[in-house]
Order: sequence, then structure tokens, then C-alpha cells
Amino acid sequence: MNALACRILQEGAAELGVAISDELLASFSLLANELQKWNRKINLTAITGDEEIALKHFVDSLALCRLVSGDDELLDLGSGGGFPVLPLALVFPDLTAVSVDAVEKKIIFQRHAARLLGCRRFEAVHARGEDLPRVLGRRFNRIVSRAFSDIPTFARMALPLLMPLGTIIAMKGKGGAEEADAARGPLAEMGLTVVRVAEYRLPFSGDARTLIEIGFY
Ligand SMILES: C[S@@+](CC[C@H](N)C(=O)[O-])C[C@H]1O[C@@H](n2cnc3c(N)ncnc32)[C@H](O)[C@@H]1O
Repeated sequence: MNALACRILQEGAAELGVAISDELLASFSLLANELQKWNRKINLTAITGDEEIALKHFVDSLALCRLVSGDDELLDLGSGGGFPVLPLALVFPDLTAVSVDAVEKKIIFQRHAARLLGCRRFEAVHARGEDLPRVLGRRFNRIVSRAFSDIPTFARMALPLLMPLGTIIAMKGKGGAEEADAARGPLAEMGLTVVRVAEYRLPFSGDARTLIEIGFY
């Protein structure tokens, strides 16, 4: 990553309350390089420039740090090139993280990146969200997604894998609060409720973002 992208990552993360040491910065740089290298051959992401990756993939993913803790058992559903799960695995080395995507080449990239980065408690699984209860057969206390699906569809897939006191977190952009309101009915039918809606701005760009946290009634 170039110097500006490193600054964007460190200052953007600091604004979200996350400290990026020089050692972590080197890991994020390595991840950005691998993403760019693989993206030239296989389509992983439309976000390709250094500064864009630093802001729209890394800083954006790190906004979840306020709702995730290092000892969580986390599942990222529809993780694509590894977001938000890989930045979280870097910042929380003890996080147990399982990443799922329906596109195998994306999962192969994530396994490669995690190996290079030394993410010991990270597992990438090629599967469709609909098949997860059969494929995974385990439970998580934090199930997250970014740019994945509408809230009820995501919640329906996550529900069988959620621990009793766990929460589901959808990362949304502008209009997230309205989407959360509209989902209250379908969520109630599943025994779920919206426990928190956090609206904030992405550092530097000022783009609107919303974290929607959902739990059992
Ligand atoms: C728009 S991308 C978002 C990727 C990543 N979360 C991000 O924010 O950069 C949506 C991802 O969800 C995956 N996906 C879509 N439907 C899925 C399903 N039913 N089960 C698992 N993955 C799915 C796609 O393959 C794609 O990688």
C-alpha cells in the first residue's frame, strides 16, 4: 500500500477507536497486495486502488470492532474477498472466525491470505448460506455480513447457527435504519428483534453507514 493508503488506514481506524500498530500495518499491506495480485487474474472485488482498499475494505470492516470482541466465535456470511472477516481476524488474533461464500475462488483466496497472514483461528468454507446448518453443524455468538442480502434473508440463514445470547449484525449503507424498521415484522416471526441501530459516517469520505444488531426477543 502506498503512503497515503497507510495514512488512511491508520487515521481512519483511529477515528473508529482501533489502533493499527506498524506490525499490523505491514499485515494489512500484505493483504492489499495479495488482493490486488489475485484480482488481476480472478474477479474478487471492484475495489482495486490502494487508497480505496484501505478505506472501503479495511477501515469500513473495522467499524465492526465496536460490536465484536477478541474471544467471539464469529461467522461472516457472504464474505467475498474476505470482508469484514479478514481485517477483524488481523486486529483480534484470538478471534475464532469462520468465513463462508458460495464462490469457491473467493474462498481459495481467503485461505491463501489467511495462511500468509498467520491467522491461526480462521477457517474459510465454500458453501451456500442456505446449506450451513448441515455443512457447519456448530454455533456462533456473532454472525455478521456486509453487502450480502436483505435483513430477513440474512437472519433466516443465520438463525440456526446462532448461540442463545448471540447477535446477528448486518453492515449497511444509507437507508439502513429504514431497512431495519421494515424488517421488524419478519424478524419477530423468527423470534428475533432489532437490538441496536448505529448510524455513523465512514472516515474521510463521510459516506453514511449503519450497523444493525439483531438478537433473540
Ligand atoms: C456483494 S458481495 C460482498 C462481499 C463482502 N462481504 C464485501 O463486503 O466485500 C456478496 C457475496 O455474497 C456471496 N453470496 C451471495 N449469495 C450467497 C449465498 N446464498 N451463500 C453464500 N454466499 C453468498 C457472493 O458470492 C458474494 O461474494
